[in-house]
Amino acid sequence: MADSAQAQKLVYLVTGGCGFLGEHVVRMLLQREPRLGELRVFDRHLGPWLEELKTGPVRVTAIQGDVTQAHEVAAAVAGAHVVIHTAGLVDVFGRASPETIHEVNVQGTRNVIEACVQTGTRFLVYTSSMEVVGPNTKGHPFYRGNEDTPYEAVHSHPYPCSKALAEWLVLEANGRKVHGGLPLVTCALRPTGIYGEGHQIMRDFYRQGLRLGGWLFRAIPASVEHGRVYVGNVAWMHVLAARELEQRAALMGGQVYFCYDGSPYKSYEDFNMEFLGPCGLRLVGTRPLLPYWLLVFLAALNALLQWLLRPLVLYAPLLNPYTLAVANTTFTVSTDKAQRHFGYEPLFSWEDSRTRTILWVQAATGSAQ
Ligand SMILES: NC(=O)C1=CN([C@@H]2O[C@H](COP(=O)(O)OP(=O)(O)OC[C@H]3O[C@@H](n4cnc5c(N)ncnc54)[C@H](O)[C@@H]3O)[C@@H](O)[C@H]2O)C=CC1
Ligand SMILES: C[C@H](CCCC(C)(C)O)[C@H]1CC[C@H]2[C@@H]3[C@H](O)CC4=CC(=O)CC[C@]4(C)[C@H]3CC[C@]12C
Repeated sequence: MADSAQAQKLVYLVTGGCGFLGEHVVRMLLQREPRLGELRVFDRHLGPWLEELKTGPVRVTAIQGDVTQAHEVAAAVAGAHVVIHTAGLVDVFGRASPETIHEVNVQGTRNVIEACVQTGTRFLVYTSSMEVVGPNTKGHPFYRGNEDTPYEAVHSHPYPCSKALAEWLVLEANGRKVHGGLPLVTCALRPTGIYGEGHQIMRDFYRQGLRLGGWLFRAIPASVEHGRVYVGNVAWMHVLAARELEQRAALMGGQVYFCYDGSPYKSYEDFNMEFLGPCGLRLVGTRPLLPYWLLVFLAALNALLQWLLRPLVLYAPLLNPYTLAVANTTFTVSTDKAQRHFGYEPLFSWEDSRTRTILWVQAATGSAQ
């Protein structure tokens, strides 16, 4: 094989490249992918930060476009060697309609696959989600599970339904002949709850805590563990997977990988306190302050209010029956599949991930106060 100096320069396309995860993938590619010749960043909303990247040695092309528009996707994909498809509508709060979620997450993914097939792009990495597996509607725990752990995946919410269908499309497309006759190679990465710089829900919790005089109130038992992964490590896993797909096509093609790192297993709230604590917030209570039945009632009330108010105003609080079920069900992964298949090791230690996130919360909210 040619050494890296002689190696062919590659064109990468990142859909959703201006989102929380997408921005980290874009920056990671620029820092850590030596074969990168051109980086196309495709998003419905382009971030101003892209401008600063255009002065670097790699050509960065910003493309404003919509994954639901097949012709826009095809134009962006044409000539790309690798597509990292992170664009998606992440909505578990009822802000968007189920139809819109389906359109973006499923039809958008279909458009990406068809564009690869039509234009001859062979390598596709899809950002799936742990939500494809669970937690399920029955609240069954998934404790330190891996990609082969049996689990009854039952979905009713539009977001996990759409991610599951999109993931299936991506995996099923593995091996399809693309323009030119060579096979498409695909894989899907399933992050657990991502945290890190740019995590909007973390910022929302911080602001809520400030409004309440520096206090947050425990709603979920500390014993319920929730899988979390640092955004830098998720980005790194995408970069590695994309890099290795060609050489390890037979092994990786059509495979799913949980996205994991060394972040500790904790409840959603206790985990957030790892960052919000050093920013001055306190979590009140060693046990939930409200009985669970009352939370269920409030979540149902929120859902009802959302439905009643929809013609007048968008009411989309954090607490609804779905988010309560997710937050209240243990779902943690323990796997080494990505390590075995393509040599993934977390790039950032837990200490590093924690420090970076704390600094971001402090900076982001300092300017917002
Ligand atoms: N945030 C999390 O904890 C997790 C996220 N994921 C997945 O990771 C991916 C990225 O999620 P986040 O960065 O958290 O979300 P995000 O909302 O910050 O980023 C998504 C990006 O996709 C873009 N986008 C949305 N609709 C589009 C469309 N029609 N056409 C083109 N671009 C469009 C948005 O403008 C945004 O920049 C998603 O596919 C999501 O399902 C998976 C597991 C966990
Ligand atoms: C917002 C939830 C926490 C609020 C609980 C309350 C109201 C009792 O305090 C979040 C708890 C778990 C989160 C989800 C989880 O991390 C998995 C996800 C994966 C994705 O692919 C998208 C995001 C999310 C669904 C994430 C969303 C917020 C939570 C429901």
